[in-house]
Amino acid sequence: MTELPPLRDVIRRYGLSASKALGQNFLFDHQLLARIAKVPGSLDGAEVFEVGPGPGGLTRALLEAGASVVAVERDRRCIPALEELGGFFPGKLRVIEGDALEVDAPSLFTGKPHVVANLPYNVGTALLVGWLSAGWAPWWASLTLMFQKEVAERIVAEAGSDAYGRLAVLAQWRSTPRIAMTVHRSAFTPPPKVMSAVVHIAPADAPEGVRLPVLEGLTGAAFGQRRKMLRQSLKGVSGALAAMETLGMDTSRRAETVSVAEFVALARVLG
Ligand SMILES: C[S@@+](CC[C@H](N)C(=O)[O-])C[C@H]1O[C@@H](n2cnc3c(N)ncnc32)[C@H](O)[C@@H]1O
Repeated sequence: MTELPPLRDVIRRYGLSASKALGQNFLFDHQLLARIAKVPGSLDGAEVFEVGPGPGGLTRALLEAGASVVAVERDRRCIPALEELGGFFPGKLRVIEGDALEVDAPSLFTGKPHVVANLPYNVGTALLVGWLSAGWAPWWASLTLMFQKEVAERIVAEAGSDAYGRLAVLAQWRSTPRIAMTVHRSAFTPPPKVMSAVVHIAPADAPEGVRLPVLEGLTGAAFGQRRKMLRQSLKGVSGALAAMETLGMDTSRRAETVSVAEFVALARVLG
């Protein structure tokens, strides 16, 4: 196999100047990219769904780790560069030009892929919420996603912290998220304004007898007025205050003191 051209050459040859509108902040550091590709565990022989490959820095690292990659990229300019990369890993890279928010990802795989993405944070959050809200067990084996550090902290937050809210409960009621690494803003070209972090999410068993719309009704109301006592904020959720009494929970508590397990228990009582 001839050697892969340096990424900066690829960018230059294909004219891939970073587009602000598409939230493009590229990673070039080979070691850093290899570390991100290790977050899901060994990828040797594994299927990976990569969202937003851009010029393909992370894609290379995933392929070098032995994965078969299906990559969805919205920016048409990147497609020829990704196809060139595919030539170095015959049969291992499928590139799809499209919007990841519209692609039917499960249909692209025979097994359960690991999902890996360095995306603009708003797209990443929308995809994450969709992937966590869909039927369970999920179609993916794990999620490894780059976020603004502040968003990553909201995903892994524990009760009692300022970052704790709806996103933490949604992420934690049936999966286990952790911050795998933080990434300094200077690692990106161009550097974004804020620091980033890679979150790893492993699916867990869904608690029995709990429906997501019920859980979300509770967290939406509770965190919608997070400084208010639950006896006030949950007034509009039918049966919620009676459920708190059944569980012996003090209704003068505030949303941020209620653990994920307690929200789950409340949702179970509500049925
Ligand atoms: C932050 S850049 C990261 C690029 C590359 N993965 C890297 O790490 O250097 C985000 C990439 O996601 C792409 N993108 C943005 N929105 C997208 C969407 N809705 N669907 C697919 N790709 C998208 C952008 O064009 C860009 O290439």
